[in-house]
Amino acid sequence: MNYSSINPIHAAPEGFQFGRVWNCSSQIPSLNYRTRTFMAVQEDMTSKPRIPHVLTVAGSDSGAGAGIQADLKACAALGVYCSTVITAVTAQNTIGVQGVNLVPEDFVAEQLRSVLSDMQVHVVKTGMLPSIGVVEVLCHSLKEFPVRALVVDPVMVSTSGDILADPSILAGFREELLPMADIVTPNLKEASTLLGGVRLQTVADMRSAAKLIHTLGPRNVLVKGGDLPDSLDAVDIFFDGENFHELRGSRVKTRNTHGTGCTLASCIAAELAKGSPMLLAVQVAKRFVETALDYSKDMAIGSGPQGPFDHLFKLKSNVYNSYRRRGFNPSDLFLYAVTDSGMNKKWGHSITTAVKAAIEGGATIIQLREKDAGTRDFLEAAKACVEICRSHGVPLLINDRIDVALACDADGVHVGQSDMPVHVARMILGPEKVIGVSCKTPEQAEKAWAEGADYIGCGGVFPTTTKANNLTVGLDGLKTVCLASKIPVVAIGGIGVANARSVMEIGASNLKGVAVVSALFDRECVFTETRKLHAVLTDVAALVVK
Ligand SMILES: Cc1ncc(COP(=O)(O)OP(=O)(O)O)c(N)n1
Ligand SMILES: Cc1ncsc1CCOP(=O)(O)O
Ligand SMILES: [Mg+2]
Repeated sequence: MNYSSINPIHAAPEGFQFGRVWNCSSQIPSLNYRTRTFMAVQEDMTSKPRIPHVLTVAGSDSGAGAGIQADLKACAALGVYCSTVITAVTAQNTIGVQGVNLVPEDFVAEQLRSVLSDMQVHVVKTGMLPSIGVVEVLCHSLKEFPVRALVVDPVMVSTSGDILADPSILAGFREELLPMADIVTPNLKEASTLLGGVRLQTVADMRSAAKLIHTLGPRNVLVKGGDLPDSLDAVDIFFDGENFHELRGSRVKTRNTHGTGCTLASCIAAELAKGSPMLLAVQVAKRFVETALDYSKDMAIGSGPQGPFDHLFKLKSNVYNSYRRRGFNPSDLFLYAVTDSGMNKKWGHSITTAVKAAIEGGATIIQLREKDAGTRDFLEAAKACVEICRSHGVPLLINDRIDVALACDADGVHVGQSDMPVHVARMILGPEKVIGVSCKTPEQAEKAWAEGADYIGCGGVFPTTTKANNLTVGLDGLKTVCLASKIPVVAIGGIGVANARSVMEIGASNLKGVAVVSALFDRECVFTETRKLHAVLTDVAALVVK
C-alpha cells in the first residue's frame, strides 16, 4: 500500500456538500495538510464566519477527568466548538474504572451520521473505540463524510490499568484507521502495543517507534514520553515522515494527570480546526496541557491516585496576577527598555527611578540587564521593579538570571546563545513565564521556537558600544531572521530615535518592536527619551496600519 498518497478521508465524494474549497483541494493529491489548511482558511475568510469544529468520538468518563468530558472542556478552553459521538459509558472515578457499558455499534453509526451530515465538522478526534465494529463504523462514516483532519488517540488501557478496548481493535487500527489518520498520539504503552509489544525505554526507542508507526499509515506520529523512566522533563517525539522533533516540556509534579492524553489530542484537533499547521498544533497542545497541570497541581478532587485537572483555569481570574492571566502578548515588544547599571550610575539614576521613567515615557516591556550587580542587590532591585511594573501592567523580564527571575517572580527571562538553553529554562520556569532568546540566524530562530521560546531578540542590528564584541547583523540579517521565525521578533543594537523607523520598515510582520539600552538609559532624562522614541514608533505603526 502506498501510504504517502493523499489520506483517503480527504477525497470528497461526488456531490459532497462540505464546502467548495475542501472539495477542490482534496482533488489535488499532492497537497499536504498545511497547504490544504491554508487554502481552506483563506476561502472561509471570504465567506461566512467560520466556527472551528471538532467532533470527538470517545467514551464518557463519569468522573469527567478524561474521555468525552475532557475533550469538551479542552475544545471550549481553546475556543473551538465540540460535538460528541459517545462510544461507551464508563463508571469511573479517581480510583479506577468500575464499569463499562458499550453503546451499540449501529447507534454509534447513527450519532456519526447525525453530526457529520449536518454540522460542518473540520476535524475528528478519536478516543475510546471499544470494538473493531466501532472502528469499522467510524472509518465508513469518514469515507462518506470527509473532514479536514483525523486525530487518533489510540486509547486501549486506562491510566488505572483497566482495559478499555478489545484487543481485536488493533487490526482495525493498523488496517483501516491509522492509514486515514493525520496524526496518531500513542503513549509508550500504546506505541508498544501498536508495534506488537516492543520495549520502549529511551528517547532513541521512541524515535524508532515513531518511525515504525509511521509505516502503518498516519501522516504524523507523536510518541508521548510522559512515562519514560528517569526523565526529568516531559519528552515527546514528533515524526512527520521526514523529520524528527524532540518536544521538551516541564514535568509538573502532581497526582492530577487523569485525562492528559485525551486533552492533548483534543487540543491538537482544536488547533488544526483553527487552521494551524500540524507541528504548531502539537506544540500549542503540549503547552496547554503543561499549563493546566501547573495550575491544577494542588487541586484535590477524589481520594484515588489519579485526580482530574482543571481545563478551564483561564476563567479563574482571581487566582493569578494580571500579566499571567493575559499571557504573552507580542505587541508588548513595541518599545522594549533594557536597563544598564553602569549607565544609571553615570547619570545618578536608581534602577527603580529609571524603570519608572521608562514606563511613564511609554516603554511596553522592561528587561533588567544588570551585568555588574551582585546577586543580593540585583534581587532587591528586581523585587522593587516587579512591583512598579505590575502596578503599571507592564511585563518585567530578567536578563540571563533564571534564579533571580524565579526569586522575584518576574514575568520571564531573556537568554542568549551562551546562556541557559531555552528548553532547560522552560523546564525550570514552567509554561507560563515569558522566555526571549537572542538569535542572529534562521537556524537559531527555528531552534528557539522548537524549544519553547516566546520571542526572539535579533541583533545587533547596528553597531553598539553597549555590548562588547557583538557581531552586527544589519537590516538584512534582521529581515532574514524575521522571515525564518515562527515567533515574534524584537530588534536590538544601536537603535534610537534616528534609525528606529528604518528598522520597523524592513517589511516583516512579525517584527514587533525595538529593544533599546543606551538611547533611553545613557541619557539625562529617561522619560523624555522614551517618549521621543515612542512617538517615532507610533508614527511608523500608524503608517503601516494605513
Ligand atoms: C531583547 C534582547 N535581545 C537580545 C539581548 C541580548 O542577550 P544576550 O545575547 O544574552 O546578551 P546579553 O544581553 O546577556 O549581554 C537582550 N539582552 N535583550
Ligand atoms: C544587549 C545587546 N544585544 C545585542 S546588541 C545589545 C546592546 C544594545 O544596546 P544599545 O541599545 O545601547 O545599542
Ligand atoms: Mg545573556
